[in-house]
Amino acid sequence: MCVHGLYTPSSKEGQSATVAKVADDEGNTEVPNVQLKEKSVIGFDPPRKPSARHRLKIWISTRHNGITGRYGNKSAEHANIGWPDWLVNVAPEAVQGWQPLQVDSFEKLSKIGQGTYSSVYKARDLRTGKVVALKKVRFVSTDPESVRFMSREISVLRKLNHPNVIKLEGIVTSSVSQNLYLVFEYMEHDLVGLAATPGLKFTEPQVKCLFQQILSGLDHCHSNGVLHRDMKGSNLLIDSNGVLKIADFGLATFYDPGTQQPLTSRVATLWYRPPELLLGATRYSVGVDMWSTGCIFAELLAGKPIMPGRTEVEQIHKIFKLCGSPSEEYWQNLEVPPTGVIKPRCQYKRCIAENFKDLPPSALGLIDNLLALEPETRGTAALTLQSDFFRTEPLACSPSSLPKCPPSKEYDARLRLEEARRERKAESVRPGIENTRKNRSAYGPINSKRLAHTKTKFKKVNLNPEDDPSTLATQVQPLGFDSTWNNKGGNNYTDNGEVPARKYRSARVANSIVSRTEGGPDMLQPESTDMRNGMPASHNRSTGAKVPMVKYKGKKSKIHYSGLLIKPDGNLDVVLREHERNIQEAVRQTRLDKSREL
Ligand SMILES: Nc1ncnc2c1ncn2[C@@H]1O[C@H](COP(=O)(O)OP(=O)(O)OP(=O)(O)O)[C@@H](O)[C@H]1O
Repeated sequence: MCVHGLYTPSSKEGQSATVAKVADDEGNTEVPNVQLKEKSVIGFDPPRKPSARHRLKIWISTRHNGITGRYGNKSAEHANIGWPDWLVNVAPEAVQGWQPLQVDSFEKLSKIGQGTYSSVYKARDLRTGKVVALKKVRFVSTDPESVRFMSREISVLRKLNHPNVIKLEGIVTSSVSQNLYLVFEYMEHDLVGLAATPGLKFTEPQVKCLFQQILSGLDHCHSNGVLHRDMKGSNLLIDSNGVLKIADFGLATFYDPGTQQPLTSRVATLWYRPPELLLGATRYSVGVDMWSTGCIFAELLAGKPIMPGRTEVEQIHKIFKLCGSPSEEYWQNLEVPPTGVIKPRCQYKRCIAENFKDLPPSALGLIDNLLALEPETRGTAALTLQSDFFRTEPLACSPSSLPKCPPSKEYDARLRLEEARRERKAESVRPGIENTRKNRSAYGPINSKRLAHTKTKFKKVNLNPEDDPSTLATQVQPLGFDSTWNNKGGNNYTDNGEVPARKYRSARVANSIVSRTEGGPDMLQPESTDMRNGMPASHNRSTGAKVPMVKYKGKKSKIHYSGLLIKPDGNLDVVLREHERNIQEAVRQTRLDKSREL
């Protein structure tokens, strides 16, 4: 009998270890009649301090049933089954019962995704030949909060097991590694990429098929006490058989509907964030995912995002414009007092029916339900699956009859846009060609989408005239976090007390805040900090910014440098450096022109 425990060369005799696995002499891991308790005690034979070079026999006995496991002449170093200390010391439960996979048993094929906290690669498992996705997660291994945050994704994924939820197949790391890769089944598409396929428009049966799968996966999450909190098209992956799986549980959390523990409101990507989170709620439930799902559903039918706000202020304004201004009762029931809330000056009428008048009534009814301002009236995933929409002809098609397209990801679309941008830029540096607004608009929705993940360091934010923040009462203050907010006893909570809100904000959320702050919507935001790596947000994420237009006129050529373009993937420092270079180049060009004239 051997007992694999999560102990390391630095383990001391008499210490407790978490037992990961028991195997009999043939290596069978299912050993009958063995019930291991979580902790067991480490001992060495002969008793002494373990050293990496010393050959020691190690024994482990569980405290409760005294089962012992012996390793023949193995060193303590080998006895460690390979998890790094920074992981097992902080979150042993995340890897309990698993063994790490070796990085050299995978061959990286190509990069297929870039998230806020990760890079995703297509790879081949050399042992099985199977193509998988390797998600390299970004975190700081020396920062326990960062490790704990990252390992929550693993714990959540391991709890879930459903055809419409992405399956975590393993973890690649080693006892000496600072990196960690999550191994997933490989999925060809994500919903954003698929929907952007030229010429593709989903039919009603196809929308039903996709939406049914989303709801089934979500129902599984919710009934297992998991809130996803970042439902959006790029987190819905689709394989070559049309099977959709909910992915990216980086912001997910366990929740208990009975206790309603306080959770952070800094979750969900801006366009899909429900009003209660924008208004700072910390006690929420499945309603947050139902709202996001409603936005995705309407987007599938409308063919474009329905509320693409660029700032939290703009987002809540768009919500009220579509869903109607909240009642007085709504404001009164808010967790956070109304003084901390932006109220629209004018009363908006709910206009979902007019906005989506071309949709079938059963779809309209669903959107109306899911986009209810009151979270309790949005229903559940299970209830929504029972709705008329799925029972009305035409019925959902089967996943296998979804359109067959070449692999498509939001990442691919972004690469294509970037390529186009590079080409345009090459064009525009030629004298006489202006870098115009028209050029800029080519970033289209991707650019705006990245903005949903970004924050700006700059003061002014140009909103659409129709979304002018001056139409919002400014008696109020921020939505979400900032220093005053927290000082007022507002949204200071963290998930399960794990992550201090000020220190480890969700980047996806922190970054989305552009204009909300102490002095009203136009002030600077404090630098946000990345939840997983503890660095300022702008260090490793895309940062969108606009600065005033700078014009440099030479006599012969007229060059306009139109301030910073909002870059889909640029980090602010890079953007600023590039901008600086452009200015210097323009100055140099002007001097050159002048000297030629003399
Ligand atoms: N199993 C998979 N198969 C294929 N592609 C995947 C897989 N998992 C993730 N991807 C791709 O990588 C992208 C980023 O992955 P993921 O969303 O999990 O990372 P993230 O860092 O949490 O991202 P984000 O900041 O966008 O939420 C996805 O949008 C998807 O295109």
